Amino acid sequence: MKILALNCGSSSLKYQLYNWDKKTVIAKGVVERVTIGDSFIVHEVPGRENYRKKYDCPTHETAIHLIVKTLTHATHGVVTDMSQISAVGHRVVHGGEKFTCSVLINDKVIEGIKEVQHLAPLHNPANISGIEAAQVILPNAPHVAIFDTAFHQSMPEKAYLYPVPYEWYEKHGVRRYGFHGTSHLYVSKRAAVLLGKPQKDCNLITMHIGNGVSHCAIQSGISVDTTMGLTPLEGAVMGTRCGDIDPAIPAFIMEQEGHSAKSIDSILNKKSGLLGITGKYTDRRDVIDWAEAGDERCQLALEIESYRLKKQVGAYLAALGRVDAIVFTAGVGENASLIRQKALEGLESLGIELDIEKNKKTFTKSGETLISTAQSKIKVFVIPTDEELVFTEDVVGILEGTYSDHLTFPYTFSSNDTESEEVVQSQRLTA
Ligand SMILES: Nc1ncnc2c1ncn2[C@@H]1O[C@H](COP(=O)(O)OP(=O)(O)O)[C@@H](O)[C@H]1O
Ligand SMILES: CC(=O)OP(=O)(O)O
Ligand SMILES: [Mg+2]
Repeated sequence: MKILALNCGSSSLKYQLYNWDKKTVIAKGVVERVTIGDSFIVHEVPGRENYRKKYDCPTHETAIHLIVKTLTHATHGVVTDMSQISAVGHRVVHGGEKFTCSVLINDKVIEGIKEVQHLAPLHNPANISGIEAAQVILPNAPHVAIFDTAFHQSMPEKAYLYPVPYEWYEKHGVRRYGFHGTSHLYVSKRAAVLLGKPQKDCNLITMHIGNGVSHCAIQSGISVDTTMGLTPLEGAVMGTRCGDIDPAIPAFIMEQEGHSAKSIDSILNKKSGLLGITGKYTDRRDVIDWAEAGDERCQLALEIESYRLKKQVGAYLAALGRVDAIVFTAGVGENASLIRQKALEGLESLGIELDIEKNKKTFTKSGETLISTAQSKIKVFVIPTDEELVFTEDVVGILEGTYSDHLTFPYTFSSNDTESEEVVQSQRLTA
Protein backbone atom coordinates (compact mmCIF):
# COMPACT_ATOMS: atom_id res chain seq x y z
CA MET A 1 0.00 0.00 0.00
CA LYS A 2 1.50 3.33 -1.14
CA ILE A 3 0.45 6.36 0.91
CA LEU A 4 1.13 9.95 -0.07
CA ALA A 5 1.45 12.50 2.73
CA LEU A 6 1.07 16.18 1.86
CA ASN A 7 2.12 18.91 4.26
CA CYS A 8 1.18 22.39 3.10
CA GLY A 9 3.14 24.79 5.32
CA SER A 10 2.83 28.54 4.97
CA SER A 11 5.88 28.75 2.69
CA SER A 12 6.62 25.17 1.72
CA LEU A 13 4.93 21.98 0.57
CA LYS A 14 6.47 18.80 1.85
CA TYR A 15 5.55 15.36 0.56
CA GLN A 16 6.39 11.78 1.33
CA LEU A 17 5.43 8.64 -0.52
CA TYR A 18 5.51 5.69 1.83
CA ASN A 19 5.40 1.97 1.20
CA TRP A 20 3.41 0.84 4.22
CA ASP A 21 3.85 -2.90 3.57
CA LYS A 22 7.63 -2.60 3.54
CA LYS A 23 7.73 0.37 5.99
CA THR A 24 10.03 2.26 3.67
CA VAL A 25 10.06 5.73 2.18
CA ILE A 26 9.75 5.50 -1.62
CA ALA A 27 10.37 9.20 -2.19
CA LYS A 28 10.12 12.42 -0.28
CA GLY A 29 10.78 16.04 -0.93
CA VAL A 30 9.86 19.62 -0.53
CA VAL A 31 8.83 22.51 -2.70
CA GLU A 32 10.38 25.49 -0.96
CA ARG A 33 9.58 29.20 -1.11
CA VAL A 34 6.00 28.55 -2.29
CA THR A 35 4.17 31.89 -2.84
CA ILE A 36 7.29 33.96 -2.04
CA GLY A 37 9.23 33.62 -5.32
CA ASP A 38 12.37 31.70 -6.41
CA SER A 39 10.62 28.42 -5.58
CA PHE A 40 12.26 25.07 -6.24
CA ILE A 41 11.73 21.37 -5.62
CA VAL A 42 14.16 18.99 -3.95
CA HIS A 43 13.13 15.38 -4.60
CA GLU A 44 14.83 12.54 -2.72
CA VAL A 45 14.70 8.87 -3.62
CA PRO A 46 16.75 6.58 -1.34
CA GLY A 47 19.82 5.32 -3.21
CA ARG A 48 19.57 7.95 -5.95
CA GLU A 49 21.08 11.39 -6.25
CA ASN A 50 18.70 14.20 -5.19
CA TYR A 51 16.81 15.91 -8.00
CA ARG A 52 16.55 19.69 -7.69
CA LYS A 53 14.71 21.99 -10.07
CA LYS A 54 13.64 25.61 -10.06
CA TYR A 55 9.95 26.01 -10.87
CA ASP A 56 7.69 28.97 -10.32
CA CYS A 57 5.04 28.11 -7.67
CA PRO A 58 2.91 31.14 -6.88
CA THR A 59 0.26 28.90 -5.26
CA HIS A 60 0.13 25.61 -3.34
CA GLU A 61 -1.92 24.16 -6.21
CA THR A 62 0.95 24.70 -8.68
CA ALA A 63 3.28 23.10 -6.14
CA ILE A 64 1.04 19.97 -6.04
CA HIS A 65 1.13 19.76 -9.83
CA LEU A 66 4.93 20.01 -9.69
CA ILE A 67 5.04 17.16 -7.15
CA VAL A 68 2.82 14.96 -9.37
CA LYS A 69 5.02 15.74 -12.39
CA THR A 70 8.10 14.79 -10.39
CA LEU A 71 6.65 11.58 -8.89
CA THR A 72 5.69 10.36 -12.38
CA HIS A 73 8.75 11.78 -14.20
CA ALA A 74 10.32 9.36 -16.71
CA THR A 75 13.78 9.64 -15.12
CA HIS A 76 13.28 10.91 -11.58
CA GLY A 77 9.84 9.49 -10.89
CA VAL A 78 8.90 6.52 -8.71
CA VAL A 79 5.43 5.61 -10.02
CA THR A 80 4.26 5.25 -13.59
CA ASP A 81 0.78 6.42 -12.74
CA MET A 82 -0.72 8.31 -9.79
CA SER A 83 -3.43 5.64 -9.53
CA GLN A 84 -0.78 3.40 -7.90
CA ILE A 85 -1.20 5.56 -4.80
CA SER A 86 -3.78 4.04 -2.42
CA ALA A 87 -4.54 6.99 -0.14
CA VAL A 88 -3.51 10.53 0.71
CA GLY A 89 -2.99 12.14 4.13
CA HIS A 90 -3.34 15.92 4.23
CA ARG A 91 -2.11 18.21 6.97
CA VAL A 92 -4.84 20.61 8.03
CA VAL A 93 -3.63 23.28 10.39
CA HIS A 94 -6.80 24.37 12.20
CA GLY A 95 -9.52 21.99 13.26
CA GLY A 96 -11.26 24.40 15.65
CA GLU A 97 -13.38 22.56 18.20
CA LYS A 98 -15.02 20.62 15.37
CA PHE A 99 -12.13 18.27 14.63
CA THR A 100 -10.27 16.75 17.55
CA CYS A 101 -8.80 13.82 15.65
CA SER A 102 -7.98 12.74 12.09
CA VAL A 103 -10.93 12.13 9.72
CA LEU A 104 -11.75 10.76 6.30
CA ILE A 105 -12.45 13.75 4.03
CA ASN A 106 -15.87 14.27 2.48
CA ASP A 107 -17.77 17.41 1.41
CA LYS A 108 -18.98 18.02 4.97
CA VAL A 109 -15.42 17.85 6.33
CA ILE A 110 -14.21 20.35 3.71
CA GLU A 111 -17.08 22.63 4.69
CA GLY A 112 -16.07 22.30 8.36
CA ILE A 113 -12.45 23.16 7.56
CA LYS A 114 -13.61 26.19 5.57
CA GLU A 115 -15.69 27.37 8.55
CA VAL A 116 -12.55 27.81 10.66
CA GLN A 117 -10.21 29.01 7.93
CA HIS A 118 -10.34 32.61 9.17
CA LEU A 119 -8.53 31.36 12.29
CA ALA A 120 -5.51 30.21 10.25
CA PRO A 121 -5.44 32.54 7.24
CA LEU A 122 -1.94 31.57 6.08
CA HIS A 123 -2.63 27.85 6.31
CA ASN A 124 -6.19 26.50 6.03
CA PRO A 125 -6.78 28.08 2.57
CA ALA A 126 -3.52 26.44 1.38
CA ASN A 127 -4.56 23.13 2.98
CA ILE A 128 -7.96 23.26 1.26
CA SER A 129 -6.50 24.05 -2.16
CA GLY A 130 -4.06 21.16 -1.60
CA ILE A 131 -6.94 18.77 -0.79
CA GLU A 132 -9.04 19.92 -3.75
CA ALA A 133 -6.14 19.68 -6.22
CA ALA A 134 -5.23 16.19 -4.95
CA GLN A 135 -8.86 15.02 -5.12
CA VAL A 136 -8.94 15.95 -8.82
CA ILE A 137 -5.71 14.03 -9.45
CA LEU A 138 -6.70 11.01 -7.31
CA PRO A 139 -10.53 10.93 -7.43
CA ASN A 140 -10.85 7.32 -6.31
CA ALA A 141 -8.40 7.30 -3.43
CA PRO A 142 -9.47 8.01 0.17
CA HIS A 143 -8.18 11.36 1.46
CA VAL A 144 -7.65 11.88 5.19
CA ALA A 145 -7.26 15.14 7.12
CA ILE A 146 -4.80 15.24 10.00
CA PHE A 147 -5.05 18.31 12.23
CA ASP A 148 -2.23 20.28 13.87
CA THR A 149 -4.59 21.06 16.73
CA ALA A 150 -5.42 17.45 17.75
CA PHE A 151 -2.31 16.72 19.89
CA HIS A 152 -3.01 19.75 22.10
CA GLN A 153 -6.52 18.63 23.04
CA SER A 154 -4.98 17.32 26.28
CA MET A 155 -4.23 20.84 27.60
CA PRO A 156 -5.98 21.68 30.87
CA GLU A 157 -8.43 24.61 31.04
CA LYS A 158 -5.94 26.76 32.94
CA ALA A 159 -3.65 26.59 29.88
CA TYR A 160 -6.22 26.89 27.10
CA LEU A 161 -8.60 29.53 28.44
CA TYR A 162 -7.81 33.21 28.03
CA PRO A 163 -8.62 35.76 30.71
CA VAL A 164 -11.31 37.43 28.58
CA PRO A 165 -15.12 37.29 28.98
CA TYR A 166 -15.98 33.60 29.34
CA GLU A 167 -18.86 34.02 26.86
CA TRP A 168 -16.29 34.53 24.08
CA TYR A 169 -15.27 30.93 24.59
CA GLU A 170 -18.87 29.71 24.79
CA LYS A 171 -20.13 31.76 21.82
CA HIS A 172 -17.11 31.94 19.51
CA GLY A 173 -14.73 29.20 20.63
CA VAL A 174 -12.09 31.72 21.72
CA ARG A 175 -9.43 29.56 23.40
CA ARG A 176 -5.90 28.29 22.85
CA TYR A 177 -5.86 25.45 20.32
CA GLY A 178 -2.13 25.12 19.58
CA PHE A 179 -0.51 23.99 16.33
CA HIS A 180 2.38 21.90 14.92
CA GLY A 181 0.80 19.05 16.95
CA THR A 182 2.04 16.22 14.74
CA SER A 183 5.59 17.58 14.94
CA HIS A 184 5.55 18.00 18.73
CA LEU A 185 4.07 14.51 18.99
CA TYR A 186 6.66 12.93 16.69
CA VAL A 187 9.73 14.49 18.32
CA SER A 188 8.41 13.78 21.80
CA LYS A 189 8.04 10.10 20.91
CA ARG A 190 11.57 10.06 19.52
CA ALA A 191 12.95 11.90 22.55
CA ALA A 192 11.41 9.22 24.80
CA VAL A 193 13.18 6.54 22.75
CA LEU A 194 16.50 8.46 22.96
CA LEU A 195 16.07 8.96 26.72
CA GLY A 196 15.31 5.26 27.08
CA LYS A 197 12.09 5.95 29.03
CA PRO A 198 8.42 5.31 28.36
CA GLN A 199 6.68 8.38 26.96
CA LYS A 200 4.46 8.63 30.02
CA ASP A 201 7.56 9.27 32.19
CA CYS A 202 8.96 12.08 30.03
CA ASN A 203 8.71 15.81 30.69
CA LEU A 204 9.90 17.76 27.68
CA ILE A 205 10.08 21.21 26.14
CA THR A 206 9.84 20.83 22.37
CA MET A 207 10.60 23.78 20.11
CA HIS A 208 9.32 23.67 16.54
CA ILE A 209 11.17 26.51 14.83
CA GLY A 210 10.32 26.76 11.14
CA ASN A 211 8.68 29.59 9.30
CA GLY A 212 6.03 29.24 12.02
CA VAL A 213 7.37 28.72 15.55
CA SER A 214 5.88 27.10 18.64
CA HIS A 215 7.05 25.69 21.97
CA CYS A 216 5.20 22.83 23.64
CA ALA A 217 5.33 21.84 27.32
CA ILE A 218 4.93 18.08 27.53
CA GLN A 219 4.21 16.52 30.90
CA SER A 220 4.09 12.76 31.31
CA GLY A 221 4.01 12.42 27.53
CA ILE A 222 1.09 14.73 26.75
CA SER A 223 0.78 18.37 25.72
CA VAL A 224 -0.09 20.54 28.72
CA ASP A 225 0.67 23.91 27.17
CA THR A 226 1.81 25.43 23.91
CA THR A 227 2.61 28.92 22.70
CA MET A 228 0.36 29.26 19.66
CA GLY A 229 -3.22 30.11 20.53
CA LEU A 230 -6.58 30.71 18.89
CA THR A 231 -4.55 31.18 15.72
CA PRO A 232 -0.93 30.45 14.74
CA LEU A 233 -0.13 34.14 15.34
CA GLU A 234 0.55 33.91 19.08
CA GLY A 235 3.84 33.01 20.74
CA ALA A 236 7.36 33.28 19.35
CA VAL A 237 8.69 35.65 16.68
CA MET A 238 8.12 34.05 13.24
CA GLY A 239 9.09 34.65 9.61
CA THR A 240 6.26 37.10 8.96
CA ARG A 241 4.14 36.75 12.14
CA CYS A 242 4.55 38.97 15.19
CA GLY A 243 3.95 36.41 17.94
CA ASP A 244 3.24 37.88 21.41
CA ILE A 245 2.62 41.61 21.49
CA ASP A 246 0.67 43.95 23.75
CA PRO A 247 -2.97 43.26 22.75
CA ALA A 248 -3.60 47.02 22.78
CA ILE A 249 -1.28 47.60 19.80
CA PRO A 250 -3.75 46.64 17.00
CA ALA A 251 -6.47 49.06 18.23
CA PHE A 252 -3.88 51.78 18.79
CA ILE A 253 -2.44 51.49 15.25
CA MET A 254 -5.92 51.17 13.74
CA GLU A 255 -6.71 54.56 15.26
CA GLN A 256 -3.38 56.17 14.45
CA GLU A 257 -3.18 54.98 10.83
CA GLY A 258 -6.81 54.33 9.94
CA HIS A 259 -6.44 50.61 9.26
CA SER A 260 -9.39 48.22 9.18
CA ALA A 261 -9.38 45.13 11.43
CA LYS A 262 -8.73 43.00 8.35
CA SER A 263 -5.76 45.06 7.25
CA ILE A 264 -4.18 45.07 10.74
CA ASP A 265 -4.64 41.28 10.93
CA SER A 266 -2.92 40.91 7.58
CA ILE A 267 0.01 43.13 8.69
CA LEU A 268 0.49 41.11 11.90
CA ASN A 269 0.37 37.83 9.94
CA LYS A 270 2.25 38.76 6.77
CA LYS A 271 4.40 41.85 7.35
CA SER A 272 5.63 41.41 10.92
CA GLY A 273 8.06 39.06 12.70
CA LEU A 274 11.49 38.92 11.09
CA LEU A 275 10.16 40.62 7.97
CA GLY A 276 8.80 43.48 10.08
CA ILE A 277 12.07 44.02 11.93
CA THR A 278 14.49 43.55 9.03
CA GLY A 279 12.20 45.17 6.44
CA LYS A 280 13.40 42.57 3.92
CA TYR A 281 13.81 38.97 5.04
CA THR A 282 11.71 36.11 6.37
CA ASP A 283 14.12 33.27 5.71
CA ARG A 284 16.58 32.80 8.61
CA ARG A 285 19.33 31.92 6.13
CA ASP A 286 19.05 35.45 4.72
CA VAL A 287 18.72 37.02 8.17
CA ILE A 288 21.80 35.16 9.48
CA ASP A 289 23.90 35.89 6.35
CA TRP A 290 23.09 39.59 6.41
CA ALA A 291 23.59 39.83 10.18
CA GLU A 292 27.05 38.35 9.70
CA ALA A 293 27.68 40.85 6.90
CA GLY A 294 26.93 43.67 9.36
CA ASP A 295 23.26 44.52 8.70
CA GLU A 296 22.13 45.95 12.04
CA ARG A 297 18.42 45.26 11.58
CA CYS A 298 19.19 41.60 10.84
CA GLN A 299 21.41 41.46 13.95
CA LEU A 300 18.58 42.99 15.98
CA ALA A 301 16.04 40.52 14.54
CA LEU A 302 18.21 37.58 15.62
CA GLU A 303 18.61 39.04 19.10
CA ILE A 304 14.86 39.52 19.49
CA GLU A 305 14.02 36.07 18.13
CA SER A 306 16.50 34.17 20.33
CA TYR A 307 15.82 36.25 23.47
CA ARG A 308 12.14 35.41 23.20
CA LEU A 309 12.83 31.72 22.52
CA LYS A 310 14.89 31.66 25.73
CA LYS A 311 12.26 33.44 27.85
CA GLN A 312 9.72 30.79 26.83
CA VAL A 313 12.08 27.96 27.81
CA GLY A 314 12.23 29.59 31.27
CA ALA A 315 8.44 29.81 31.44
CA TYR A 316 7.99 26.12 30.60
CA LEU A 317 10.75 25.05 33.01
CA ALA A 318 8.64 26.76 35.68
CA ALA A 319 5.38 25.24 34.41
CA LEU A 320 6.78 21.70 34.29
CA GLY A 321 9.04 21.77 37.36
CA ARG A 322 11.12 18.83 36.15
CA VAL A 323 12.34 18.62 32.55
CA ASP A 324 14.20 15.64 31.06
CA ALA A 325 15.05 17.18 27.71
CA ILE A 326 14.69 20.14 25.41
CA VAL A 327 14.19 19.34 21.73
CA PHE A 328 14.87 21.56 18.70
CA THR A 329 13.12 20.70 15.46
CA ALA A 330 11.90 22.02 12.04
CA GLY A 331 13.85 24.02 9.43
CA VAL A 332 15.47 26.50 11.80
CA GLY A 333 15.58 24.30 14.90
CA GLU A 334 17.37 21.56 12.95
CA ASN A 335 19.79 23.76 11.03
CA ALA A 336 20.45 27.14 12.64
CA SER A 337 23.10 26.41 15.30
CA LEU A 338 23.49 30.12 16.00
CA ILE A 339 19.84 30.48 16.99
CA ARG A 340 19.99 27.30 19.12
CA GLN A 341 23.07 28.59 20.91
CA LYS A 342 21.62 32.05 21.52
CA ALA A 343 18.32 30.56 22.72
CA LEU A 344 20.02 28.53 25.46
CA GLU A 345 23.10 30.58 26.41
CA GLY A 346 23.30 31.66 30.03
CA LEU A 347 21.00 28.90 31.27
CA GLU A 348 23.78 26.80 32.85
CA SER A 349 22.57 27.57 36.38
CA LEU A 350 19.24 25.99 35.39
CA GLY A 351 20.99 22.77 34.37
CA ILE A 352 21.18 23.43 30.60
CA GLU A 353 24.67 23.25 29.12
CA LEU A 354 25.15 23.15 25.37
CA ASP A 355 28.16 21.44 23.75
CA ILE A 356 29.05 24.41 21.55
CA GLU A 357 31.20 22.50 19.04
CA LYS A 358 28.71 19.66 18.65
CA ASN A 359 25.90 22.18 18.26
CA LYS A 360 27.79 23.95 15.45
CA LYS A 361 28.16 20.71 13.50
CA THR A 362 24.52 19.60 13.78
CA PHE A 363 22.09 19.89 10.86
CA THR A 364 19.05 17.95 9.63
CA LYS A 365 21.40 15.59 7.80
CA SER A 366 23.17 14.72 11.09
CA GLY A 367 20.02 12.91 12.21
CA GLU A 368 18.98 12.74 15.86
CA THR A 369 21.78 14.33 17.87
CA LEU A 370 22.47 15.09 21.53
CA ILE A 371 23.94 18.60 21.62
CA SER A 372 24.27 19.09 25.38
CA THR A 373 27.41 18.28 27.40
CA ALA A 374 27.71 15.09 29.44
CA GLN A 375 27.26 17.19 32.64
CA SER A 376 24.09 18.95 31.47
CA LYS A 377 21.26 17.98 33.85
CA ILE A 378 18.71 18.61 31.12
CA LYS A 379 19.56 16.95 27.83
CA VAL A 380 19.26 18.94 24.61
CA PHE A 381 18.47 17.15 21.35
CA VAL A 382 18.11 18.11 17.71
CA ILE A 383 15.48 15.74 16.28
CA PRO A 384 14.50 16.09 12.60
CA THR A 385 10.75 16.14 12.55
CA ASP A 386 8.65 13.72 10.49
CA GLU A 387 5.12 15.07 10.42
CA GLU A 388 4.49 13.05 7.26
CA LEU A 389 5.07 9.74 9.08
CA VAL A 390 2.43 10.74 11.63
CA PHE A 391 0.00 11.50 8.77
CA THR A 392 0.76 8.11 7.21
CA GLU A 393 0.15 6.25 10.49
CA ASP A 394 -3.22 7.99 10.86
CA VAL A 395 -4.24 7.24 7.26
CA VAL A 396 -3.45 3.56 7.75
CA GLY A 397 -5.23 3.56 11.13
CA ILE A 398 -8.36 5.04 9.56
CA LEU A 399 -8.29 2.73 6.53
CA GLU A 400 -7.75 -0.35 8.68
CA GLY A 401 -10.29 0.71 11.30
CA THR A 402 -7.75 0.76 14.15
CA TYR A 403 -7.53 4.54 14.52
CA SER A 404 -10.38 4.75 17.03
CA ASP A 405 -8.01 3.12 19.55
CA HIS A 406 -6.14 6.40 19.73
CA LEU A 407 -9.09 8.73 19.61
CA THR A 408 -8.95 10.80 22.78
CA PHE A 409 -5.29 11.68 22.83
CA PRO A 410 -3.89 10.22 19.63
CA TYR A 411 -0.79 8.05 20.10
CA THR A 412 -0.46 8.51 23.82
CA PHE A 413 -0.80 5.76 26.39
CA SER A 414 -2.34 3.49 23.77
CA SER A 415 -1.53 -0.19 23.82
CA ASN A 416 0.14 0.37 20.45
CA ASP A 417 2.82 2.64 21.86
CA THR A 418 5.69 0.19 21.83
CA GLU A 419 4.72 -1.10 18.43
CA SER A 420 4.52 2.44 17.00
CA GLU A 421 7.97 3.23 18.36
CA GLU A 422 9.35 0.20 16.59
CA VAL A 423 7.70 1.36 13.38
CA VAL A 424 9.27 4.80 13.80
CA GLN A 425 12.64 3.19 14.52
CA SER A 426 12.51 0.93 11.49
CA GLN A 427 11.38 3.78 9.26
CA ARG A 428 14.37 5.89 10.29
CA LEU A 429 16.74 3.01 9.67
CA THR A 430 15.41 2.31 6.22
CA ALA A 431 14.70 5.88 5.04
N1 LIG B 1 20.50 25.90 6.92
C1 LIG B 1 19.59 26.69 7.48
N2 LIG B 1 19.95 27.69 8.35
C2 LIG B 1 19.05 28.49 8.89
N3 LIG B 1 17.73 28.41 8.68
C3 LIG B 1 17.31 27.46 7.85
C4 LIG B 1 18.20 26.54 7.21
N4 LIG B 1 17.48 25.70 6.43
C5 LIG B 1 16.18 26.08 6.57
N5 LIG B 1 16.08 27.14 7.42
C6 LIG B 1 14.87 27.85 7.84
O1 LIG B 1 13.79 26.97 7.91
C7 LIG B 1 12.60 27.67 7.48
C8 LIG B 1 11.60 26.67 6.95
O2 LIG B 1 11.35 25.74 7.95
P1 LIG B 1 10.18 24.69 7.78
O3 LIG B 1 10.06 23.92 9.02
O4 LIG B 1 10.43 23.94 6.54
O5 LIG B 1 9.02 25.77 7.62
P2 LIG B 1 7.51 25.75 7.23
O6 LIG B 1 7.05 24.32 7.36
O7 LIG B 1 6.92 26.62 8.27
O8 LIG B 1 7.40 26.31 5.87
C9 LIG B 1 13.09 28.61 6.40
O9 LIG B 1 12.28 29.74 6.35
C10 LIG B 1 14.47 28.96 6.90
O10 LIG B 1 14.32 30.16 7.67
C1 LIG C 1 0.95 26.35 12.13
C2 LIG C 1 2.16 26.85 11.43
O1 LIG C 1 2.66 27.91 11.75
O2 LIG C 1 2.68 26.06 10.47
P1 LIG C 1 4.01 26.33 9.60
O3 LIG C 1 5.13 26.40 10.57
O4 LIG C 1 4.12 25.14 8.72
O5 LIG C 1 3.84 27.63 8.91
MG1 LIG D 1 6.08 23.28 8.82
